Amino acid sequence: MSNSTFGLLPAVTIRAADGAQATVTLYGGHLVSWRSSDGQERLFCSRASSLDGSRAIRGGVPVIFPQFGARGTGMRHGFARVATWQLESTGDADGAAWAQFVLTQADLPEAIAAAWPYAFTLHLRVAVKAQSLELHLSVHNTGEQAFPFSAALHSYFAIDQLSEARIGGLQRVRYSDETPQDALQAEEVLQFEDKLDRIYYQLPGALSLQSGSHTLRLEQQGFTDAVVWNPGAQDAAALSDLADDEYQRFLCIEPALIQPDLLAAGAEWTGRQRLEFT
Ligand SMILES: O=P(O)(O)OC[C@H]1O[C@@H](O)[C@H](O)[C@@H](O)[C@@H]1O
Repeated sequence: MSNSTFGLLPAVTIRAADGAQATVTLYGGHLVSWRSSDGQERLFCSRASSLDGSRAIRGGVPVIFPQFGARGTGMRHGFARVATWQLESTGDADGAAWAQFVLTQADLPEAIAAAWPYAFTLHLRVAVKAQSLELHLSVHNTGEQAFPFSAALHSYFAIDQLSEARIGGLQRVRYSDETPQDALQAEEVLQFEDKLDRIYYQLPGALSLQSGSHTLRLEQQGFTDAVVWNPGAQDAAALSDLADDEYQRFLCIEPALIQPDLLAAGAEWTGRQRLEFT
């Protein structure tokens, strides 16, 4: 483990013995770089992103909690991505390097804590080895009152070209988008070249993302749903923290728990994702 910086943000880099490495900024508990052991950067981060703690990082893996998007009265996509986490522990296990980060109610700025007055502890564990990455997010209700929450890992994967990327594992899965009716995906493979913003519910199994000669397998547990998002040309142009052409170079596939779960006092929820390139 070494301390580093990413832009102006303090960060922690972990390295496995085989060369796989990951960098996480304390701001957001945000995984900003994942290099598999072959040295390839697997995550996208916008060259126009703020990297000074003034707003969420556009890229990597933002942690979404306790609200997804605008589905609630709180901050868009929640406060976890703009709060400052702490490094709790690091280590090695079976050739993997890991680091665990923690965020509690006490770490939040007063106004945010007042607007969401629940006692909680979030843990994010990041582990890398060879061609794989494991992310564990846990939510612990440390207070005496139940609270509802949604959560997601808003991963931005680096791809060669949007129109050529292929997502598998979504056939016959129900999704919602901006149209009024939910639908079932007919195609075996999802392929698109401009804006797409869908929430797929109750995934039956693993997903795959094929880009160029690489195939990524995505497995998730605890997170029941997955969001597939790319802003497309028009929305990308309206995002000040994304360069106009960059939408072609990433795809967000986000393990998510969209319908708020009610977490009882003392209870804990864990969501896991395992990613592996083949
Ligand atoms: O610009 P933000 O807040 O990071 O959100 C980016 C996107 O995040 C996705 O998860 C949502 O489905 C999109 O609707 C949204 O536009």
